[in-house]
Amino acid sequence: MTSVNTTVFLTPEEDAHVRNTLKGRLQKCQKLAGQPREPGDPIARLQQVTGASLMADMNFAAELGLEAPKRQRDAMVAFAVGHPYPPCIASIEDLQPMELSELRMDTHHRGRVLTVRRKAPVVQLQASSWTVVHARSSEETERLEILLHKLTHGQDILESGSMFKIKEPYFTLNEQDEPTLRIDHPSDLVLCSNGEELGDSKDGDSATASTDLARKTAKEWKEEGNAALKQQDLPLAHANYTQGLQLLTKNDTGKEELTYDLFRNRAHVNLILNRFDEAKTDALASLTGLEDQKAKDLDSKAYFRAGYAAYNLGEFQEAKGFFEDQQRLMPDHKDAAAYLRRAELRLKEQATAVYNFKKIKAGLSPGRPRVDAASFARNVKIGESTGRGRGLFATHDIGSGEIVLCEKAFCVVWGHEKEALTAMTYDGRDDKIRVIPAGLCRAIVQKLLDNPSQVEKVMDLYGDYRGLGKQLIVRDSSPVIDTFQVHDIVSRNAFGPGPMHSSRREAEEDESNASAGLWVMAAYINHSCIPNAEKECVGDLMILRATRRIRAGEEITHSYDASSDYDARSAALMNTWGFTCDCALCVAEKADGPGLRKKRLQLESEANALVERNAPVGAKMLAVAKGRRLIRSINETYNDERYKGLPRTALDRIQKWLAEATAR
Ligand SMILES: C[S@@+](CC[C@H](N)C(=O)[O-])C[C@H]1O[C@@H](n2cnc3c(N)ncnc32)[C@H](O)[C@@H]1O
Repeated sequence: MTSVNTTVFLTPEEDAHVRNTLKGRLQKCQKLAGQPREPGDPIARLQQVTGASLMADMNFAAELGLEAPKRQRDAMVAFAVGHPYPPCIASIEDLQPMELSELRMDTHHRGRVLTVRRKAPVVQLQASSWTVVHARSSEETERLEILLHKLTHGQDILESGSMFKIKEPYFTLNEQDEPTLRIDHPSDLVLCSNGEELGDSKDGDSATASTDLARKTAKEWKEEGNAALKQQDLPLAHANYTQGLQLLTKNDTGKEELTYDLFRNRAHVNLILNRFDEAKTDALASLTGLEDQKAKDLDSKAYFRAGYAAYNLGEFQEAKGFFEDQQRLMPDHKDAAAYLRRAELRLKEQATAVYNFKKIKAGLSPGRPRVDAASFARNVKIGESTGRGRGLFATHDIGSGEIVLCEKAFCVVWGHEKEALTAMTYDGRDDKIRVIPAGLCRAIVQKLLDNPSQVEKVMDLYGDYRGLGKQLIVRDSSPVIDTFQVHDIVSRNAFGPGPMHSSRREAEEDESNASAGLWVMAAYINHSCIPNAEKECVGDLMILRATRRIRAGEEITHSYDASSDYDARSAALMNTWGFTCDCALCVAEKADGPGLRKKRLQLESEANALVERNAPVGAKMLAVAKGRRLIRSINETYNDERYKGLPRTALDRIQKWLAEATAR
């Protein structure tokens, strides 16, 4: 496993280009801030979006297929970060309506809401989608762009409707210097569910257009939901069932058969959409508790759906309970019986750290990189680590080689997956250009939007920008997720899962399509250059083992960067993780001074070259003699007093080689 590499090597020309473009935009925005909007040419704007949409469609057709398209660095998406702003936390009804004509440049229109109608196709790009909208009371148009996070219920939100409310609109310049209504936080854009706002709902292109509640009965909504489900139109099925339920709630018809059906069917759609929180509550709300056979069959289905949702949320005890309830009602349901056994196995893993790693590894493939396993975290707890924020501590003695923590990832995006996206960022806070796993940020935001019960644990992780803090806020039926906060959390907590297996696709992984993941518990582990634990990954399961005996109460550490080059390591720790390591090894290496460090590094690279050129078994006498000489010379660069009790890392490889070369 590796630290996510955020360092990008650019030529001075490339560096200047990225810097000028991204930093230049920020400077232009600052100059324009507060100035009135210039309306622009609506016809030219429409022509631009239509042309761009055709181009994007053509590119999309070329990219169809399993693998994420390989991106050249010069085609890598680049954007500026470091000017975070929070999402709107007011409800629509508490915001004052505004018009396009009132927009001011580079301004967050706090306390306001803008209602717009989509007037053009949606252009879908790698890291954004955009369209042209017009206002309620005039034919004036403006560009609307969603950055990075654009999905709702598995569909691009701009595609899924025609009328939107933009909460506290942010009007600014995009990376091409075009004035744009920019959406960074998904909850700032609300899809209107009926035609009221703009006076009509004729175009019928949306999942929710013409959803005039009163015109249909709840039964009709259910039937339309079933039809949409049959057509695999999940967002529409979800919307239809929701409309039916809203109608029943509005009319206060009480719990009747139809209500149960709508909840049970919506639970099914939610499971397919990976929306496990709502799937679970829907399934439980659909339980009739009646004793006739038909009701029992339906309740058995509901328990299975609740169990499946709980299982996927990692709530294995709860899942077990639901599968047991299901089995009581319908004992010959084979899938539920199998899931009951799986839940029991997961509980055993959670309690004992006994995993069948052989079976887990055998089940991995590029199409199935995620493992079915539970996390084992009984050996550790979160605590305060002086000077390092929070850390992870041993709850009792752990023997060398024992599992300290075994954690299933909250989210991993592998380089070969379609969701993978590596982007280049210019951070205004420290004037640095980095690469970040933008696909991972996007996947995490989506998972949180779909499963708000997970928000708190992710948003509590360390990040420079604290945004809204960790608490879950729900407004206008959507969890409010601060995407800048997620970006900063990913920057300081993500790791690369390392190769899942040796396949061609992984060999092709490079800085532009690196795999990355987030492990919530492991994210509390601080770095040490002389760590007491070592991590490896099997699929998305991170296994952390003790490299020596760890006493109860001792802090667990692993190495974020294991380079033996002090200067490179220190630079990487500062660049990616934002700290200066003060472990005993760093203190000693710093005291050596640059001259001695350089000499040792040269000797180490000579030793490494020897190891690479000569296999240890059957190594020639001459090579062995040279190896011994190098070990002596490297040892001379270590001051015995200064390095008392510390590892001499420059000797690691050559000493191992010599031991093998001279073994009888
Ligand atoms: C993955 S998080 C570790 C948990 C974090 N300490 C917390 O409070 O949540 C990484 C961050 O912890 C801090 N950190 C980790 N190791 C450190 C060390 N050896 N010295 C100082 N800060 C460290 C840095 O701020 C780093 O960006």
